[in-house]
Amino acid sequence: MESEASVIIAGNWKMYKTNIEAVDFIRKLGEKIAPTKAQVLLAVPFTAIAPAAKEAEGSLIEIGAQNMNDASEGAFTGEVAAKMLIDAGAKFVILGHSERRRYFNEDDAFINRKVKRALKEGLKVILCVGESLSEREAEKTEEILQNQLKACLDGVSENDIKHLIIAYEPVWAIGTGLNATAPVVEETHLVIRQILATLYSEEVVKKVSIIYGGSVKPANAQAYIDEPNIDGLLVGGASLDLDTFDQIVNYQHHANT
Ligand SMILES: O=C[C@H](O)COP(=O)(O)O
Repeated sequence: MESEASVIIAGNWKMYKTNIEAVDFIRKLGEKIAPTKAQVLLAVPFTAIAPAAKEAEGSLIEIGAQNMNDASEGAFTGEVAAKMLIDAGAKFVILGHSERRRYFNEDDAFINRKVKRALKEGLKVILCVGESLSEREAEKTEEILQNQLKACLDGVSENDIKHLIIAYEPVWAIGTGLNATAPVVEETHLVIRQILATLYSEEVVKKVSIIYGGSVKPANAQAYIDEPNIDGLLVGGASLDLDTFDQIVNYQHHANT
């Protein structure tokens, strides 16, 4: 792993789990992963952030959000601001997820404004990028990643990029069971690092964590982590079940103890 940070295992619960379910999961997961050196992040629904963050206090789990608005505050019915997430106990936010791009028409310019707002207010950011199946088949992956990264990181300084994790999530691998193989992901992460190197100094780029998301399961998790440029995982469906997620986190337990 090029990055100096420990391996990141992030769960994205999407629109699942009530507060009682969230708190129960975090209490049990905290007990299971006590000796791990992995960074364990959980992006929970807005409604569960406060109770989840309270339950996670003193554990190795960091709680975050799955989205936010780019404005500091204002008349935006139904939206949530970065400072509200921080107030509730969130330490990070996922931005640019393909489900936000696809179902809520979020474009790179909007995502860029959110990235800058989140970093300004003090939230770490997991910025998602990735190509569709037709784009990969047309050999446009590099072009798509370049466009997304350049646009989403426009105006993000060398200092701020340190508080950002890139999540490579090929759209065709999300929730489909069709995970991208570890060698394909490794190769793509190298491409992402090369693109970042056109925007930031080599020293900083080496330290940016690039994680993979898309149909990660206990059976395939280790292969990704073993690659030098895959610094962690963003896990959707498999983060919802305690035993399944623990198996993914627990690989790091064995690797680091
Ligand atoms: O944020 C997580 C990704 O969308 C991956 O979801 P998945 O593991 O269910 O494919």
